[in-house]
Amino acid sequence: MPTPLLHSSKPLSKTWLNRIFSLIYAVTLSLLLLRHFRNLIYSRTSISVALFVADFVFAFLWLTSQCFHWNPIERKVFPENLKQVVTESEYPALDVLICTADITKEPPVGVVNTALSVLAYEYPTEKLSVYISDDGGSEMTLYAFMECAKFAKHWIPYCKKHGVVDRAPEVYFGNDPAKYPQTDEIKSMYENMKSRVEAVVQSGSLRSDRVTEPEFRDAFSKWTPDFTRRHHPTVIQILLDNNADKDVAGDVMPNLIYVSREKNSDKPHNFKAGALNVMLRVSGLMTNGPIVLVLDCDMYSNDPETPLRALCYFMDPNADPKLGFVQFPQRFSTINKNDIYASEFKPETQILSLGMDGLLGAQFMGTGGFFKRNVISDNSSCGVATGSVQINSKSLKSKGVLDSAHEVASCNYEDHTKWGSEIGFRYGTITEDTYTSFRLHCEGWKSVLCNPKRAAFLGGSPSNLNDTLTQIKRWYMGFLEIFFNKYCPLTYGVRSMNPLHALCYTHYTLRSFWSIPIIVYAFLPQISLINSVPVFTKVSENGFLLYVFLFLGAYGKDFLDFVVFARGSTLRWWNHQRMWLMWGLSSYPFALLEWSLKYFGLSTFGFSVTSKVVNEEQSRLYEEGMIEFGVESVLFFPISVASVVNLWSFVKGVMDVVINGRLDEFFVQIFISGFAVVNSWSVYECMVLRKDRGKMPLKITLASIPAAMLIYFLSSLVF
Ligand SMILES: O=c1ccn([C@@H]2O[C@H](COP(=O)(O)OP(=O)(O)O[C@H]3O[C@H](CO)[C@@H](O)[C@H](O)[C@H]3O)[C@@H](O)[C@H]2O)c(=O)[nH]1
Ligand SMILES: [Mn+2]
Repeated sequence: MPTPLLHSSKPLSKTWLNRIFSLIYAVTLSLLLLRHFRNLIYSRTSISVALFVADFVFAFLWLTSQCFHWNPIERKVFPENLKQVVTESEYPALDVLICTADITKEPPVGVVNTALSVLAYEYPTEKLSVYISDDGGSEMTLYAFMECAKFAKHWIPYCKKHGVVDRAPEVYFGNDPAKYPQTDEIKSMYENMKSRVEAVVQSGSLRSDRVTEPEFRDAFSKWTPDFTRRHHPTVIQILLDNNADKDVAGDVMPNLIYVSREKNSDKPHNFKAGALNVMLRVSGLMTNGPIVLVLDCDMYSNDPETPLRALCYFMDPNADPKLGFVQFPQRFSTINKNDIYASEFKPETQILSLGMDGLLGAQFMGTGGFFKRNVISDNSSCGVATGSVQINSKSLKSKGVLDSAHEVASCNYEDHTKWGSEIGFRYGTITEDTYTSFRLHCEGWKSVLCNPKRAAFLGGSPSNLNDTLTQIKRWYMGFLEIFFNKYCPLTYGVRSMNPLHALCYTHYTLRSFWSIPIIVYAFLPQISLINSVPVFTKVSENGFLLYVFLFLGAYGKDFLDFVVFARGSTLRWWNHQRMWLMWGLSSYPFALLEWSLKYFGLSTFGFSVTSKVVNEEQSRLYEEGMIEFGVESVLFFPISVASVVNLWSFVKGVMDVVINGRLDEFFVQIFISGFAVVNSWSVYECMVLRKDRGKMPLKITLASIPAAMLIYFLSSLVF
């Protein structure tokens, strides 16, 4: 009898369109570059050089991006067939690693919700372990998880008994659930736990009478007066033990373990990658699940059957032995209707990722990745004898296991080992997720993108402009660290794997260079227009059609991909391209700048954790879809200067046309300014009309007008 189908894949129907479009567009683009070369030879000016550089960068990034469109595929999984292929007793143990780092930006109640949602997975409980990594080193987090452990004993049987789908209690009770006899009781239990935790977090201290259990007192006693988040010993606490703890229905509980690795202020801790590697080792000693799921603290499970979907790939008798991980794309629950900050990352998570999936596999997205443990963590070579610690979980609390766990969580443990360079999540960049999957793909591992209709995980995303711009800046700084590294995707990558796949990584890691063309096109045609200098071909010349095709082609294809094929809304698409322009003026150039400063040893940067808290007015503005500037952020400055310059040049250009009738030679410049003005509309509103907290800070508005005038003054000296 043939094995029932566990998964399938097929090429997207638009593949032929992608390929034809790529070819035609490439030819047209070459024509443009040829024109540039001719100009450079026969009539070189600083303007023609700048435009050439801008178009060249555009062309390079466009070319590399076509690799995503060459062979996109879509997959389906059939978890309903799993039981016919493997019995439940054959399921591998699953270790879930959840990272948190900061109680103010990542409130412990939220982390507890994420943990509860996976503790209650539809998975054999005795094979499930959840590890919390607390890089914030906070006793509040430990306290929250003590409470979580108690509540879980009621929550898990409740969810399983009633087949609850939303297993993060906050989401469940927020959705007005069906009423069962225990619902009210469980709800008030949850509310009580939540308010106890919030009270402790808010008060900023843990009175010792809160903790009555003697075994927990030991753990809390580690928080001595000189314990700081940057300098402290390891704290490990087993909160739920598979072998000892039972839920209220008498069934076994999954393991729940709190780990705050040792920190030493003199020693680099490698941010999230460092945290994950400690967790790989600690979990390797304690439960050693062959499958490891990595989650960010805000990414709660939205579907209790998700592990079964992952198993459809891992347990397939015909599975590719090189399969390394299964990635569920990041999806978000907090995005407003028109996604004003493009936080959905639709192109990356829903379009481009399908293209990588058709080559060697999607990249790891930091959260929602199920890894084969032996692919990411080769325990034998680093002193952790996994084979020997055969985990019947009696040993979980044994002195031997706990001592070894403290040892592997200490900050000197990785010295002179291959952790971070050859094993585990890789160091050297703050965008550890992309880098780690790049290295795994280089080593020949493959991955799979699993994107079920109902999101497997849902998380939050920044809900104000500054946080978004900062997040993107951080990613793109990390990308530059990946590119300018020994294992550069363009040189090393192209030799080590499918070159198309390596070019996908090249594209991502060099994206911050988009800032060059975006800045050139945001200022140069405009300043020339203000100075009455034409810089593009006239409407009546042949070259004009080239520009029309290139502009409409790029925007049109992007629209088709986003709106027609990926079923996004037109407004979301528009907002996405607007954000792209904003990133191009702020996040990208600042990423380049800060990365250069670090590269030349002039400064350092860290992982600024994205805030998961929103205050009321902020969330009101976001709900209403109003852009929020508000804070005095240097990231806003170039955006605001560009808006002023474009308005100025647009008005000047239109007047020129009305008075002197020079539409033919100035059309392209006026069009670009007009396009920027339309895109800047909400910026003008924030500068002039709005009075709420989202308005542009007066300082920035006042600074951008003289800045625009200065640019004009300097340019008039050159022209
Ligand atoms: O020193 C650190 C810094 C961060 N984190 C955790 O890392 C996760 C991601 O941090 P967040 O600030 O939420 O990052 P995002 O801006 O959402 O980052 C995206 O990009 C990161 C790579 O830059 C990936 O690690 C994330 O998974 C991905 O969601 C969170 O759970 C943090 O608690 C740590 O554990 N230790
Ligand atoms: Mn996040």
